[in-house]
Amino acid sequence: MSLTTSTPAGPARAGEGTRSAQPGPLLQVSGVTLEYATPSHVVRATHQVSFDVHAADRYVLLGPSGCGKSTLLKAIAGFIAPTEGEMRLDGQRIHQPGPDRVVVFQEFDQLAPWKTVLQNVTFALLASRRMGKAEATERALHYLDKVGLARFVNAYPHTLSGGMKQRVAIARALAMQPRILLMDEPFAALDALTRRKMQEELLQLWDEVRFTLVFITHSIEEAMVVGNRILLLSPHPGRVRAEINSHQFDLHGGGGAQFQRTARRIHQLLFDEQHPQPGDEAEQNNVFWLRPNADGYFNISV
Ligand SMILES: Nc1ncnc2c1ncn2[C@@H]1O[C@H](COP(=O)(O)OP(=O)(O)OP(=O)(O)O)[C@@H](O)[C@H]1O
Repeated sequence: MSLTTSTPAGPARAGEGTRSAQPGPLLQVSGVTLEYATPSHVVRATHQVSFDVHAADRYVLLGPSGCGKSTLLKAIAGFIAPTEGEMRLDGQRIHQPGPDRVVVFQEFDQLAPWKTVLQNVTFALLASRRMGKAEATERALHYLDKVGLARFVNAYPHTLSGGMKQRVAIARALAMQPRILLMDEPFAALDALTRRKMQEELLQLWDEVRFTLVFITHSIEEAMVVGNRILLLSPHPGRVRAEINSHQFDLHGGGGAQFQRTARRIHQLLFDEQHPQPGDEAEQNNVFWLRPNADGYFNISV
């Protein structure tokens, strides 16, 4: 599928948030429990988590360390099967990895060090056997240009900065034109200035390409800036606490009163014992709680 297809999420960030005119979700996560079996016991990473991701969403999973964010991403990627519940992409049950879901990780060593920047990107395209070398090269150059690395196509990874390596990983992922781009704390290992620049670039890229993004972060501020919706997960094992609309925030709103209020509210929700009740305030802050569903937890909002 082309990433340049127009999407139902609306043309501008400021205009997002209306769900009524949209078709069904691209990704449906329904009551998903994820566990690891160790030799001595079973570790439950998430408990009955549900959420929907629509085409062109920038959907953020936010929660404390150990709440199962990475495990959820691995399950969406098809590496882990739920012990309860199911995940569907375009209505099809996810049961294995596929080129329709590509992951960008935090680590800088996700590139093959013996390949040039260009070869790193074309390799994934050629391995998927979807195109020949000429087309793969053309597409790789297109996305490397989009992430500002046109001058570095013949460089080797060890000659690049951390931010540049992440740009290569993002270009490689986008070149695959996945249905969903999965990012697991992609900027966490970068210094603060580079991280901010990468957030800005990611949003610019999204403006151009309108890919669908599922993005993991520990940072409340990063979640608010990158995401149009944020799923808040409780501490281990991760359960859904709330879902928040954050499309109204951008990189320039960090110092604003509304941004700060919402950040504080998210912090309370993540770390306070007292959970919100249906009908609580917060609507003034454009934070919308969901009513508990039949299972008693806060499910999908908006
Ligand atoms: N391979 C594994 N075997 C056993 N337990 C695991 C394994 N991987 C993760 N876990 C456990 O599952 C839980 C969720 O881990 P996960 O890495 O998904 O959390 P996270 O929210 O991504 O954390 P962080 O933000 O620190 O990366 C944790 O309790 C973790 O210890």
